[in-house]
Amino acid sequence: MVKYLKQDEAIKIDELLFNEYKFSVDQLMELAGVSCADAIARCYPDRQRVLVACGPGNNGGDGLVCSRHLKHYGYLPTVLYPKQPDNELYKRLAQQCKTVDIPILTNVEECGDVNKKFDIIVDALFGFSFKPPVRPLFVPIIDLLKSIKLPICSIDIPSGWHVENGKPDDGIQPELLISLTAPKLCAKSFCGKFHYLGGRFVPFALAEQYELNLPLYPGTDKCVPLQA
Ligand SMILES: NC(=O)C1=CN([C@@H]2O[C@H](COP(=O)(O)OP(=O)(O)OC[C@H]3O[C@@H](n4cnc5c(N)ncnc54)[C@H](O)[C@@H]3O)[C@@H](O)[C@H]2O)[C@H](O)CC1
Ligand SMILES: [K+]
Repeated sequence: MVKYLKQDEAIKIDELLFNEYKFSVDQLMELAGVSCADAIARCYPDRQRVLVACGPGNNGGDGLVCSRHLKHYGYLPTVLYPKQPDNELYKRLAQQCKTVDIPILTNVEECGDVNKKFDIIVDALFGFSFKPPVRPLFVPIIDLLKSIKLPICSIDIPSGWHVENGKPDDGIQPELLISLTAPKLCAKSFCGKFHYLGGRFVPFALAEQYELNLPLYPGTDKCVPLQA
């Protein structure tokens, strides 16, 4: 069975990918983000209007990349990006979204009646570096995700969940979870419809070193369904 990672293992593997295996963050984020877009397109071929909630770290960066690819696939993404860090990479990713006419909103009120205006929500708020509790700026978005009737697609971690202990009592309930590199321990309490693995970039030696037991990606697919 595929290995479920602790938070410190996920962070260590991330560091090794950059320092030992010489990837740049742009490279991995592009591959992570496109794999998320592929999983979403596969699970929701007919849900065009997508609200993508992006956080301030790399999970949010994955969300920006995913939005751009969804747009190329014919979807209509809108990005909700309340905290835009003063960082060259994130600025470029946001600009790339604007260039393909993806609206970028900064607060939840601008989204209007989300149940009516969108068909699905992508949760790219927090990934494996999340430390509870959710800070005040993001509470209204997490509350929106909790109250919404639309399917939620979470990138890597359902936002607000503890990376290892999983869903808090009143946590969000994604329908699709796309784990990146390898699932984190919290994914054991995921009970939505679809669980995919994405991020087809793990060097074989690294997968072996951490005994990740990754499933085989079929053909040239960038994502693979995981067994429940
Ligand atoms: N190795 C891989 O598989 C890759 C994964 N990617 C994605 O990167 C994230 C992890 O990114 P990181 O920048 O380390 O952290 P996060 O995005 O999880 O969040 C950090 C960000 O959030 C803030 N924050 C933390 N806790 C809270 C809180 N309680 N309330 C509010 N804000 C919080 C923190 O200050 C930071 O600003 C991984 O999950 C993947 O999605 C890469 O894209 C590619 C390689
Ligand atoms: K997330």
